[in-house]
Amino acid sequence: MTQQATGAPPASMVRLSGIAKIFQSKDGTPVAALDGIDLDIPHGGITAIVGPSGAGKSSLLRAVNMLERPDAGRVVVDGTDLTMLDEPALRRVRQSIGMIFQHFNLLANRTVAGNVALSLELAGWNRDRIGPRVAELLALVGLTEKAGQYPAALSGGQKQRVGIARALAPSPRLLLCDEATSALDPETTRQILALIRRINRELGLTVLLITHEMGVVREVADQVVVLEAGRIIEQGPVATVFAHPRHPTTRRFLLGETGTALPPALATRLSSAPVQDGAVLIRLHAVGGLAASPLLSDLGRMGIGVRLVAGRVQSLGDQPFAGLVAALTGPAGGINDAIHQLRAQGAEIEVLGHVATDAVTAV
Ligand SMILES: Nc1ncnc2c1ncn2[C@@H]1O[C@H](COP(=O)(O)OP(=O)(O)OP(=O)(O)O)[C@@H](O)[C@H]1O
Repeated sequence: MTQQATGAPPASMVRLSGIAKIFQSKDGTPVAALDGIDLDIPHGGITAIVGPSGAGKSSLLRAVNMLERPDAGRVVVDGTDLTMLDEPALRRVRQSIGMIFQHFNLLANRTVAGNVALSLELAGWNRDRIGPRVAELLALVGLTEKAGQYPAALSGGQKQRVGIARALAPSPRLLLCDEATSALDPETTRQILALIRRINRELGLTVLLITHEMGVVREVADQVVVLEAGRIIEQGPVATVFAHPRHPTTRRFLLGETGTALPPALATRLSSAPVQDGAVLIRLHAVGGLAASPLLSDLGRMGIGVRLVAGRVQSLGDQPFAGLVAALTGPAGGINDAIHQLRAQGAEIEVLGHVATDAVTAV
């Protein structure tokens, strides 16, 4: 891709400014799929765009390679303003932006090697160079043995490996992943995410992926962008957004992944007013050293009773990440002091409300 006239390397791999996209719905009312998106995707990292259905994730991804031309705004990829290019120039630039898809989009009548070769043939590569390049890519994704097979004979994970090899064939610097693991089972998902991460690290490829699963974000991404109704509602390093989600939609999205959804039996008995001899329910998130520290025994030393209600400890990148819901009992002042102390140590604490202790015991 061409650099800007200054010769200085562009600050971001992707810079979106003021992107808007409006569709007409079936009844003729306009739908703002993207509503003023400003976003910088740094070089060399993995950025995940997450959000509920209809948030605008696909529209955003398709704006980056201009498969869907925005109605307003600028799309700058690796220093080139794509909104200024005509279709032939755009087609050339798209060869340096790889893309993989939820349903793989392989050609059924071409072999694995033939599918990977296709983008090179279209790019006008000499036949002598295509064979070795395809072999190199199939080795990279672990499919050398399958070169002569047709897609129908492959598992979902193998098909996505072919998709990845095909996307990487022209040596792109940016890889777009459109719900690339949504059609795969959990174990295959983990393998494909590990492959994407390896490619990102080994080839220095910038990855931009969309997903509706926080688990995918946790496993693979460095940065996360949360979209809702065509707008960015939250963004930052994955560890920060997981440990300190600011927007209610982000919090809601994280509940399932962090294992901190409140059991229904407790949710129905939650009160905003203190309950006589009751417990205070808190949701706690802690990352890194704090998650590995004896947080709960600290509470015990302060004379606070702790009963765990829900939670999970898992890895976030190379750090431990703990999410839990706990019922605290003891004098009100002592509970407040304990919460204050945990927050001072860096824990994110949400006070959910008060419940009778028998409700906690019944969970
Ligand atoms: N071609 C289209 N015509 C009309 N409306 C569209 C079109 N494409 C998208 N939309 C609308 O734009 C909004 C954003 O859609 P988009 O597919 O970008 O969201 P998404 O976050 O990717 O959703 P999902 O997770 O369900 O795929 C939705 O309200 C959708 O109905």
